[in-house]
Amino acid sequence: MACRSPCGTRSPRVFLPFLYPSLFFQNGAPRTSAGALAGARRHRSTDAAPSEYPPSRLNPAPDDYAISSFADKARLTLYAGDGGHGCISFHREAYLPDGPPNGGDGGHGGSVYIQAVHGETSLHKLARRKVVRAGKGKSGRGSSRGGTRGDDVVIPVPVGTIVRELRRDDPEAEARFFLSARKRRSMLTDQPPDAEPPDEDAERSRWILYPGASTTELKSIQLPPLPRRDRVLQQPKAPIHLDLSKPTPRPILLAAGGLGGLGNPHFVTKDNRKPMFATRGERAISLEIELELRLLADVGLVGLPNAGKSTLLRSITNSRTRVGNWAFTTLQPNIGTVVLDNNKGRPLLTSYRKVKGQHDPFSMEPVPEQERRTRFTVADIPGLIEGAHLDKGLGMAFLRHVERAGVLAFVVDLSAGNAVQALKALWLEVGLYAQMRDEEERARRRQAAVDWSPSAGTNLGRHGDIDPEDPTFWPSGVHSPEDLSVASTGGLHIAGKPWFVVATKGDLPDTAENFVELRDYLTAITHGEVPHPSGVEGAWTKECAAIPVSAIRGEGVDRVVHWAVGLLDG
Ligand SMILES: Nc1nc2c(ncn2[C@@H]2O[C@H](COP(=O)(O)OP(=O)(O)OP(=O)(O)O)[C@@H](O)[C@H]2O)c(=O)[nH]1
Ligand SMILES: [Mg+2]
Repeated sequence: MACRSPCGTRSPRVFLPFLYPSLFFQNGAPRTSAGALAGARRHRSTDAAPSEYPPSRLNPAPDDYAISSFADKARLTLYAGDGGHGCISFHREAYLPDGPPNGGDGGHGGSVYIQAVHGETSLHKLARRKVVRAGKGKSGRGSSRGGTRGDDVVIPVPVGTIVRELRRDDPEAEARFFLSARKRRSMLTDQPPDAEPPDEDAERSRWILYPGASTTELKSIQLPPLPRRDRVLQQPKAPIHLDLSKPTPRPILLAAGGLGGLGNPHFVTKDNRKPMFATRGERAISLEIELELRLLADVGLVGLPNAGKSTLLRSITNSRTRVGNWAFTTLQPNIGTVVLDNNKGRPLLTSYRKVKGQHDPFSMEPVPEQERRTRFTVADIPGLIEGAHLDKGLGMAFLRHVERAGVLAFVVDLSAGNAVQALKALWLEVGLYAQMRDEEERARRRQAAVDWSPSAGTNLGRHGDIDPEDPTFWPSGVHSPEDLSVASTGGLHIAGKPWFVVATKGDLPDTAENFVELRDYLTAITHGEVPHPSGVEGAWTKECAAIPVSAIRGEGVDRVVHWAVGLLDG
C-alpha cells in the first residue's frame, strides 16, 4: 500500500520509518496512535541523541562538526595564450640610412596544464572560477628584442578527477584543415594545386606588413610561403579524456599556447634584403572541459538516511563529520582515514596491499608484489532514498563517490524496521544506479566518436588524408570501431565488489531478532539459496556477512575494521 510522504511525493510506507524514525518510534518502541504522526516533530536538532548517552566524540552536540566547501563537478573554459607578433624593424644609426632588418620574434603564448595533487579535496574553487586563461606572448621589438613568453597556468585538481573535453575551438587547426581540403579538391579534379586561385585574404591575414611602407611598396610585396615551424608542445588530440586516479608527477598539457610570430630578419633573401613583413603570432586554442571528482576511498559506506553512517565513520576514524537525529544530516561526502599502525612502528593490524604498475625503470631492486597497509580510507555519503538513481533525495549525485571504492559497507539501522528490507532497498538503488552509469558511459563514448572531427586534432596526414587504420585516427580511449560497442556489463562494476553489512544501533532494545533475520538472509545469499539483492548477474556473493555494532558506544567497530581489511586484502 502506498501513502503520501511528508514531502509530497508518493513513496511506499516501508520507507517512512527509515526516513523519519522520530515519527514512528519513541525510545525504540513503535508509536501506535495515528494522531501521534501529526503531532510529531520532523527534525530534532537539539536532542540529537538518546538522552541516556552523555555527549562524547561519538555522540556530539549538533554544532560539533567540521564544515568545508565541497563541489564534485566543475565546467571550465580554458584559453591558451595567443603568440606575440613578429616585429618589422631595421637597424638605424647615424650615417647608416639602410641598416639591416632587426625585428625580434614574438613570444609564444602560455599553455594550460592540469595536475592531480594530494591536498586538493574538492573542485569548488574551480567551479566558481569558470574561466582559466594563460598569458599571451608579447610581440617582438626592434633591436632584435624577442617578446616574452606568456605565463603558463597549472590547474591543480584532487586525485580522482575525471577530465572530459566538451568543445574545442582551434583556429589554426581549422585553417590547416581548409588548406589541406583545398589541396585534396585540386587533386581530385586533376588540377595542379596552384591552379586554384589562392585565398588571398586568408594568406595575407597571417602576415603583418610594414606600416611605414608606401602604397606602391605594399602592392609590390611578394609574400613567401609560410615557413614550417617545429612545435615543442603538441596539442593533445580531441576529445581529451583523462582519468587522474593517481597523483601526476608532472602537469599534463590540455591547451597548448600559440607560437610566436617571426620577425622580419627571418625573411631576408638575396633578392629581398629589406623584408617589409613579419608573421603574426598564432591564435591559440580554447577548450571547454568538464571535471568530475570521484573520491577515491577504500571503503564506501552506503545506507538510508539517519542509519548511523556518520557516527560509524567517527567511531573508526578521527573524522569530525556531522551527526544528527534527522534525515540528510550529511549533505556532502566525508572521507575518514582508519589508521592501522599507531605510528610507533607497532601495527594494530597486519595488512598488505597489492602493488602494481609502480616499477621504477632505473632501480635494480626487485619490485615488491605487496606492501604493508598502514591505513585505509572510508567515504561517508549522504543517505540514499528510494528512487535515488532517478535523482531523488541527495543520493544519486553522491553514489559516484563510492563507485570506485574497493569495498562497500552497507549500514543498516537495526532499530528502524526490517533490516533485510532496508538492505534490499539499498542494493536495488545501487544496482539500478550502476546499470545507468554503464549505459551513460557507453552513450558518451559513442557520442564522442560521432562528434569528433579529425580537423580538431593535429593528426592529419601530409595531404590531410584520413586513415581509419591509423591508431591515431580514433579519439583517445577508442582504438577501433569495435570499442564503441562494448558489451553491457549490466552494473557489474559495482555489484561485483566485495561488500558486507554493518548492522548498527545494536544497543537499542528489541534489535536482536532483526539481526538474526538479516544474518540468515546473508548466509542464504552466500550459499546461493537466494539471489544477490541487486539482481545483477554475477554479483559478488562470496562471503556476505553482517557485523552487529553500537557505533555510539564504540562497541564492535573493531570488527568492522578487521572485516574491511580482510576484504581489501582479497
Ligand atoms: N542508539 C544508537 N544511536 C545511534 C547509533 N549510531 C548512530 N546513532 C544515532 O543515530 C542518529 C543518526 O546518526 P548519523 O550518524 O547522523 O546518521 P547518518 O546515517 O549519517 O545520517 P544522514 O547523514 O542523515 O544520512 C544520531 O542521533 C546518532 O546519535 C548507535 O549505534 N546507537
Ligand atoms: Mg551522515
